[in-house]
Amino acid sequence: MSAQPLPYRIGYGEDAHRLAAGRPLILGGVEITGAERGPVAHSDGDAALHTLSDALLSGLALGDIGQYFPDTDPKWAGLNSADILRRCLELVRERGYAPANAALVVTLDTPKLGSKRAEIAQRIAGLLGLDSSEVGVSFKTSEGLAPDHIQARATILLVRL
Ligand SMILES: Nc1ccn([C@@H]2O[C@H](COP(=O)(O)O)[C@@H](O)[C@H]2O)c(=O)n1
Ligand SMILES: C[C@@]1(CO)OP(=O)(O)OP(=O)(O)OC[C@H]1O
Repeated sequence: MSAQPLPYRIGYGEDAHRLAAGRPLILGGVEITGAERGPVAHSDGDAALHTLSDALLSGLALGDIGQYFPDTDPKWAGLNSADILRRCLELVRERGYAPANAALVVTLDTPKLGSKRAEIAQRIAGLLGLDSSEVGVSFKTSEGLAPDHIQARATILLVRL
């Protein structure tokens, strides 16, 4: 006998990329102009959107984005990470769930990102079909422990429609 569908499900995601000169820094679909380094990645390297995409999938035990967009497939080179998020959201909605709120933490030593918080929250909210008041965006430094990496973590609450 199958279990009764839960009214709520929590999803959690993480991502990390090495930083290198000559790569754009894109976070939540927003390009951080003037950044000296950006993530080394097969796609556009948007760690915030990868993390949120994995959180969507994990909430419904649907695996992770590497299964849907393998980094060994040249088809996904330079992929716009908003397309990854849209596909993950579609998989969630097909199963009768939708995001209720999201909480994202980005760990990056430089540059400072506080001035971009509202724009990033707004962009993510638009992609997830939420109001920006339902998208928490926190920034942390690694206190010099991981100066050559960007890391992101996110939770998303999914509600059954
Ligand atoms: N890339 C970053 C990292 C952090 N911030 C802001 O700095 C404050 C202190 O961060 P700690 O990691 O030292 O606790 C905090 O208010 C962050 O929002 C930032 O803007 N950009
Ligand atoms: C997005 C994918 C695919 O382009 O590659 P990357 O941009 O390297 O990013 P990662 O966070 O390692 O996630 C999964 C990959 O399959």
